[in-house]
This record gives sequence, C-alpha cells and structure tokens, in this order.
Amino acid sequence: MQYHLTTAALVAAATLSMAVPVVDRRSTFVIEQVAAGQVVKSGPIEAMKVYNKYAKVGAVAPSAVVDAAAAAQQSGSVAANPEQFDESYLCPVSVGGQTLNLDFDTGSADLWVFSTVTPSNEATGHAKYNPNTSGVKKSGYTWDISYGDGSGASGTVYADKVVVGPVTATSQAVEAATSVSAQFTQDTNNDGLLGLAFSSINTVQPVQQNTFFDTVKSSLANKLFTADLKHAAAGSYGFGYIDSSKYAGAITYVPVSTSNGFWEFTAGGYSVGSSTSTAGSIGDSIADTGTSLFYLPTSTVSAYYRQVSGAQNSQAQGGYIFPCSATLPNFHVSIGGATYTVPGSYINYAPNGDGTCFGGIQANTGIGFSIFGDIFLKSVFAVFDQTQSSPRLGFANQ
Ligand SMILES: O=C(c1ccc(-c2ccco2)nc1O)N(Cc1ccccn1)C1CC1
Repeated sequence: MQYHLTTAALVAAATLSMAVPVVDRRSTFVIEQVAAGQVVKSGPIEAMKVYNKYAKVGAVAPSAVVDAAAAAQQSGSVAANPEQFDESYLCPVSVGGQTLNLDFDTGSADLWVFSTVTPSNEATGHAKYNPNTSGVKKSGYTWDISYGDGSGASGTVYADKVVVGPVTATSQAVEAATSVSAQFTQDTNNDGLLGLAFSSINTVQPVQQNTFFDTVKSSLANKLFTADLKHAAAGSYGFGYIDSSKYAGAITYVPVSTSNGFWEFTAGGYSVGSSTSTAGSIGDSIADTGTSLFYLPTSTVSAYYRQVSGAQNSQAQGGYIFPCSATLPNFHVSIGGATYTVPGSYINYAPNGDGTCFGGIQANTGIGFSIFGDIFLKSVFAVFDQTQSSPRLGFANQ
C-alpha cells in the first residue's frame, strides 16, 4: 500500500525546500551542532516528524527539510565556574549582546541581572546589562523576589536576546534590577541569576514570564538540561542533549512534583561512612543548584555528625561545625533505588577562622523539605528532564 504524505506536510516540505537552500545532505538525522541567531519555530520539526513517521513505508525527507529541522533543534553547553568554597557556580551568558556571569538556579524562576538601572552604589564591581542597546521594555511589568537566605532583588522587565553557550532565546524576559540586597552587592563575581525552576513561580507582574529553559524548550533537540557541577573546578550545564562522557553507569530517573514550582522529588534512605545499615527515608526534597549546602532532616544530620569527633551544632555559627582537622565520613543516599555518595571531603564546606570548619550538611529546620544543593549536586551528574508527559529528575554517578 502506498502511503501519501498529507497535503499539509507536502506543502510544508515544498515551502521549506523553496525557502531553505539545499545544502549538504545529512545521512543520519542526528543533531550535533546548534543553531545560532533566529530560532525557526516548529514548522521544520513537524514536517520532519511526518517523514520520520512514514519512513517505514519509503518516505524520504528532502535535504532542505532535514537541514531546516536540524537548524531548528538547538543543543550545547556552557561552563559553570565555582566561586570560593563552591559557594555558587557562575556561567557566562550573553544578554542583549553583553556578557554577564550568572548563577544558574534550579530553585527559582527569574532571570534577573545587574543593570544600568541598578543604583550605582549597589552595582559597583558588577557587569551591568544596558537595556537601551537592544532591550524592549515591558512597561508596567515589575518583579520582586526573596530567597531563603534573606537576600532579594526587584526591578523592571525587558525582552531581549539571551545566549547560553550556543543556545539562543531570541526574546527572553530579562529582569533588570532597580534594587538588590547587600548579599548580592557584595558578591561582585555574580551579575545576576538565571532561574531554571518552573515558570509557575516566576515573580513578574502583571504577566508572569517564562524561564530561559521554557523559552527555548521547543527548539531544543531534547527537552532537557543537565548539571555537571564539580568540586573546586569548572563544570558545565548542558541544554538539549546528554553528554554520556560526563557520567559513569546508568542514569536513574525519579518522578518530579511541580506543585511548588521546584524540581521536587522523594529521596530514600541514607547511610554514613562504611555502615551498611541504611536508615530511614529522607523524603520530600528538591534539587537546587542555587543553594550551596545540603539541607537534610534533623535525624539524618545528627546521625551524620555523631560520626565526627568534636562536631557540635553551634548557635553562634548557625549550624554544625567541627575541628577542621576532623576526618569526615562519606554520606550515601538512595534515590529511585540507586545509591549516590557524597565524599566526606566535600562536607568540609569552609573554615570559620577559629580552627573550626562549617559543615556542608545542615538541618532543614524551618524549610519544610530537604534541599539537595551543590554539596550533593557536585557529587553526581543530574538531568532535569521534560521529555516525557511529566517532568522527571535523573541522577548518575560521575
Ligand atoms: O532560596 C530559595 C528560594 C528560591 C526562590 C524563591 C522564590 C520566591 C518567589 C519565587 O521564587 N524563594 C526561595 O526561598 N530556596 C532555597 C532555600 C534555602 C533555605 C531556606 C529556604 N529556601 C528555595 C528553593 C527552596
């Protein structure tokens, strides 16, 4: 039986074959390279899907359709450079043609930047986005965010081109700060945040805006991004593809609840050091690249520091501390049936200056869930995946 491509598909293909110059034919439809500049919407991708659907009965896509579809599927990566003590990781991003170093944060959903509209005494030492060069003001739109550590920022909104690695959002909501808290002013390496949580918690009013990932998602070869953070070394974030050289063994996936706007999942049992007994379940957790430490239930945290001689929960320092000379046991956690290990050395976060050091594992008291922050994430390869009907998180050992 001879299948006929639908008229629409033939028209689409014909149109594209006229519109797109025929270049070299791709033998296999594997997307390696990425598109720059204008991102073509889903026309070529839909046309390509038709050819793929009927390939089994002999349909062959014209090279123009293959090329246009390929050009419409972006993927690529950007370096994630650690600040001192791995407090946060900063990535170079082009915002309206200006390079700023942004903190990619899977725990929030606003892309906000220091700018020429930030009071100069609050912006000293920071790279600033100048919206006048190419930004389109979304007049009347404002934003205001507060973070768990008490920091925060607020301002106005523009639409502009944002490029992360080779992945381009031609019109992304860029939130220019007109006010930032002291914590942000003081960290002169940090020129703003790029939120990668769900857009449902974006703070722009009166019209909520999309994250960078949601803006480019439909143009990515695969609707996912990855985090490959490292201890005291440059790692990377990838968009649209999984680099299998960045992890060992299999990626284990777990379901994600989006009801709070976070990459929220259920973590399983844990064990400390060489002990084989896996204790109780950690439970409700989020994966948050924007949080430095690893916040866990009080029972888990006291079980861990019971194995650290000299450890104490210091009111003065605001958490568990121990002698910097202490040997810290590894921390193992089970997620989706697979076990991941945070090396003890990663749990010595930073010196307090008095011979004691501050722990990378701390209690989640008052937060309401556990936070798998950078102390955990730099121990694994993480996949933030929206390729399925519902979002999921994938983890692999590095
Ligand atoms: O910092 C935040 C955080 C991020 C985004 C928002 C927010 C407000 C409005 C939209 O997003 N609010 C936060 O608070 N942490 C980490 C954290 C650490 C410690 C205590 C509480 N939390 C959110 C991811 C959990």
